[in-house]
Amino acid sequence: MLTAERLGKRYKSDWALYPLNLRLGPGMHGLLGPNGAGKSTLMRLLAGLLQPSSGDAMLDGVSVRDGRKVRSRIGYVPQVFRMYPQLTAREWLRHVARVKGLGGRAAVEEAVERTLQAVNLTKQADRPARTYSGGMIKRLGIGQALIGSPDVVIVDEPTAGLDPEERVRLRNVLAEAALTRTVLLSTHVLSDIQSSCRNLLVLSEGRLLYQGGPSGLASFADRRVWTWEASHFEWSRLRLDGLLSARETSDGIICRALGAQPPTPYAVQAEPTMEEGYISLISGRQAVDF
Ligand SMILES: Nc1ncnc2c1ncn2[C@@H]1O[C@H](COP(=O)(O)OP(=O)(O)OP(=O)(O)O)[C@@H](O)[C@H]1O
Repeated sequence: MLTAERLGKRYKSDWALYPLNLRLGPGMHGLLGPNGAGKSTLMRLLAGLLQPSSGDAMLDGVSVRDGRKVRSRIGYVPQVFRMYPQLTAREWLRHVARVKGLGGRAAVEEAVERTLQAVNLTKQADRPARTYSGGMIKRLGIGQALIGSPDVVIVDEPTAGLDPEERVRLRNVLAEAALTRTVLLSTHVLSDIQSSCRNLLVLSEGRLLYQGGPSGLASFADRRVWTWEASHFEWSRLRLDGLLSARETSDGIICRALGAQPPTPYAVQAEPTMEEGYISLISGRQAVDF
């Protein structure tokens, strides 16, 4: 169990992360929040890479900064993963396995092979990394975190900048990893976590605003999502603050908006999505009037 007790980080007098408590068991956990919310700060604190200003993070009761043994049980993938471009994936993973003290040659080779398979890089394993796509580099980053079978894997924005196919591939790699361990991943793309995470954390301006399931997050927009069909004429005159989406049909524009009151007399309430709950929570739009 990965836990945080009053875990916080301050730079001079500003809290990048206000003290918070967490309990993260096995499975996939999603971390959401706008730019500068404190996601990377929390992840680096949980990985033992940053000195907290308050409290501590613990893995099974041992501080994550308590030496190499506990650190080897936590894999961390930064937002931007860098490696030597002239090395192949196999060479790089071998190097990481040795640095992690995985034992003799046979143990290293076995771990490298297993990891290449897990991240779907077996076919490209002997090509220099400079020939890899962005998605392949990301998968290699996850591979280096998985090597040595850590109990916890922390991944900062794994799918940023990837095409849809690669995004799905990466999601599957992480879902597989989460079957047997704790995986925490941060993202700005809600669809990345919608189907795979039972537990979501939402940070904003250094504060933990929400922890719970996707349906609980969606409920922040309960009775605040409205849908209606506007004519092209109405649409051209529409000035809405809380517009969520607009889809053109042959008859007009199907609109969806967030607000306390119906934006037009004939708008009807709609079931909120997780994304709409998130927007409602972050923007404090619960009280918006049209
Ligand atoms: N070394 C530092 N010195 C001073 N302030 C910092 C430092 N590192 C981070 N911060 C501040 O802490 C806050 C949280 O930053 P953090 O990188 O954790 O946010 P984030 O949610 O990961 O953002 P993004 O989504 O843009 O990656 C920001 O206001 C940032 O400016």
